[in-house]
Amino acid sequence: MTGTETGMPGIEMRAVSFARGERRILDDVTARAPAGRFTGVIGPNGSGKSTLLSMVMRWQRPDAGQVLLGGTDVRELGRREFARTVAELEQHSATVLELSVEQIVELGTIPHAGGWARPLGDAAHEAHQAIGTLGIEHLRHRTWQTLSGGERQKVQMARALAQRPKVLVLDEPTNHLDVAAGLHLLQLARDLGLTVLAALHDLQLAAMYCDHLVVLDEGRVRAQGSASEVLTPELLADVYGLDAQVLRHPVTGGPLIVMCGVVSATGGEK
Ligand SMILES: Nc1ncnc2c1ncn2[C@@H]1O[C@H](COP(=O)(O)OP(=O)(O)OP(=O)(O)O)[C@@H](O)[C@H]1O
Repeated sequence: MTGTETGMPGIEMRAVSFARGERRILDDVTARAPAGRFTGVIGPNGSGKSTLLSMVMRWQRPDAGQVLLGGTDVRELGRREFARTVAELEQHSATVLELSVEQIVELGTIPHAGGWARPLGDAAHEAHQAIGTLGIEHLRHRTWQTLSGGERQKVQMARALAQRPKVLVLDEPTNHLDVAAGLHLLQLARDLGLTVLAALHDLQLAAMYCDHLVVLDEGRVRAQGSASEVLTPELLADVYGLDAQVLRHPVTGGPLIVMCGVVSATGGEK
């Protein structure tokens, strides 16, 4: 696996297809997440976003095509190398174990644990730092089962950061989070300078934080490029069935999406 000038590996999906029974879930998807940048995958419910992320995470294997990380097929990377490189925030994470927040975050350091180069004692330090970054010190001794949805999301993000990854794969990372917490998490993910690949539902957040967007619709790539290139009223109508205007954001200069309603309840004309 090779990095780039940023030291972070980029992600490339080459003609990835995946089907279950008669259903084509991903159809010849060619897309990229540039090294050291924040890439958003957007698209309606069921368009294939989580499935695409699961190919990057090696939870599922494409029927055809390849997913490359820094130019190497993800399936060729050793387990430890992969775990040291890529951290994930899942859409529905759960644990049945009675672990404290501190212990869960420490689990993130496992891929780096042991050996002379990095004694185990560092785990507590890494976890402490990640907990501080997410502002969840007050939850340190709580168990997973007692946490709210948003608190769990922050704990999982802290665990991912404790892993010290080069690549972050985030499946609906703002799920359960209040507006400010959602903004904080995306800002944090962007400011880390890692390669970030995130499935997002909130189009305005995608417009604000993503350097690059990939639009999926029924398992196919409908558009990719910068938020300004991709988020046009025509695309929003066609892919989401949205009646929306796209203005210039007075502060960021990027797209400001003004929702006016839906043009159809089932999406645009296909
Ligand atoms: N193992 C499976 N067997 C059959 N169908 C599946 C399987 N996994 C996913 N699907 C279907 O594939 C489609 C894409 O699912 P996926 O979860 O990737 O979509 P998504 O874009 O992440 O959706 P959402 O926004 O609702 O989370 C859905 O219609 C889903 O029902």
